[in-house]
Amino acid sequence: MALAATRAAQLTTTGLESLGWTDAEAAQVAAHAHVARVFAVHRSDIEVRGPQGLDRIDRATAGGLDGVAVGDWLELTDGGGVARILERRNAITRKAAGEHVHRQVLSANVDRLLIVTSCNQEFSLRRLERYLVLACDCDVTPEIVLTKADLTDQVAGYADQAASLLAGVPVHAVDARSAEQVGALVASLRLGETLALIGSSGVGKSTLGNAIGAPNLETGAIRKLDDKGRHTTTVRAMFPLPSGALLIDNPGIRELQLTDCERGISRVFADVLSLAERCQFQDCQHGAEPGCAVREAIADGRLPARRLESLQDLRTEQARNAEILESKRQRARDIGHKYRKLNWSKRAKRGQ
Ligand SMILES: Nc1nc2c(ncn2[C@@H]2O[C@H](COP(=O)(O)OP(=O)(O)OP(=O)(O)O)[C@@H](O)[C@H]2O)c(=O)[nH]1
Ligand SMILES: [Zn+2]
Repeated sequence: MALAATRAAQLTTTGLESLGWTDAEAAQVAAHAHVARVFAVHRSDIEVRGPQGLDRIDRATAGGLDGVAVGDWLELTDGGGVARILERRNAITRKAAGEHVHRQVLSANVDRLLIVTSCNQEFSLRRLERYLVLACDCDVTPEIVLTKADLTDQVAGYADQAASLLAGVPVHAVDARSAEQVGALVASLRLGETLALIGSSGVGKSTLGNAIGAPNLETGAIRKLDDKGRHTTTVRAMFPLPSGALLIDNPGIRELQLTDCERGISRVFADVLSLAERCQFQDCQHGAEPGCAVREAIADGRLPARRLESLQDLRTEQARNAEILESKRQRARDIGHKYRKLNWSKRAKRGQ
C-alpha cells in the first residue's frame, strides 16, 4: 500500500521539523497522528514525505484530493488513507476569474517568497509591485532577487529602485548561475524553512534554485520546447536543499492579474494611503481637489508620482476584474435558474 511506510511512522518532531512542521500544524492534530507533507502534485498521484521518507499517494484511491497544493500537510488515517489536508498557515494563491470564483493555490505554508526578476528589460517596478501585493495579501514575507546582475553595470540602481517599493524588503542581486554569488542567500536559510520562487518565465528561477542546491531543476538553456515552442516549468514540486530548507519551484507566470487584493494593496501602498488620510476631502481622487496631501507630497518630491499612478491602476484593474467576475457569476446564476425552471416544468408535466 502506498502509505505503508508513512503509516508505520510515529510523529517525531525531529523528523518533521526538517520537513517544515511548526506549532501551527502541531496544534491541529493529536500527538500520535500520522502526517506527511506534499512534495509534488501530479495529475494522478501526489508525492509526500513523512518521517519515514518519500511515498506516493494515488489520487483516485485518496478521493481526488481536490485543491491539494505543494507544501500542504496531510493527516493520514490508520488505514493508510488521507484523513484531511491540514489548515494552511498561508497559501500563495492566484485568483482566476472563471465561472465561479476560482482560487488557484500555487503553494502552501510558505515562509519566504522570493520574487525573482532580472536586471534587464524584464525589470519592471509595476510588476514587482504586483508580486509584492500578492505576497502581502497572502501573508507571506516577500524578498526580491535580482538575477542577471552580471549583465549590467547598473546593479545598485536596480537594487535601490526595488528596495524603494516596500519598507524593509530584502533585495539580493546575483548572477544566479554562480554558487558563490548566492552564498549570502544560502547562509540565511534555516532548517525546515519553506521558500517559494515566483516570477516571469525566463528570469532565472530554476537557475537560482540549482545554485542554492536544488537538484537538477530544468532551466531554459537545457529544457525541451513544448509544442508551442515555449520553455516552461510545468510540474510544481518542492525540493529539500543541502542547507535544510525546502524550495518550491513555481512555473513562470505570464501575467499576474490581481482581484480582491485590497489587504495586500494597503500594505504595499501604505505610503500613499497614509498621505491620503490627510487630504481635505475624504473621497479625494488626488486630482484637482484643493487640500490634496498626496499631490502636495508629489509636488515637493516626497512621493514619486508613479506610486500614485500604480495604486490607481491596480485599483482600476481590481474593479474591472471584480465586474467581470460578477457578470460571470450572474450568468452562472441565470443558467442555473433556467435549468431549475426547466426541470420544474418537466416534473409538473409528469405530475410529480
Ligand atoms: N547571464 C545570466 N543568465 C542567467 C541568469 N539566471 C538565469 N540565466 C539564464 O536565463 C535563462 C532562463 O533561466 P531559467 O532558470 O530557466 O528561468 P526560469 O525563471 O526558471 O524560467 P521558467 O521555468 O520558464 O519559469 C537560462 O538560459 C539561464 O542560464 C543570470 O543571473 N545571469
Ligand atoms: Zn488627495
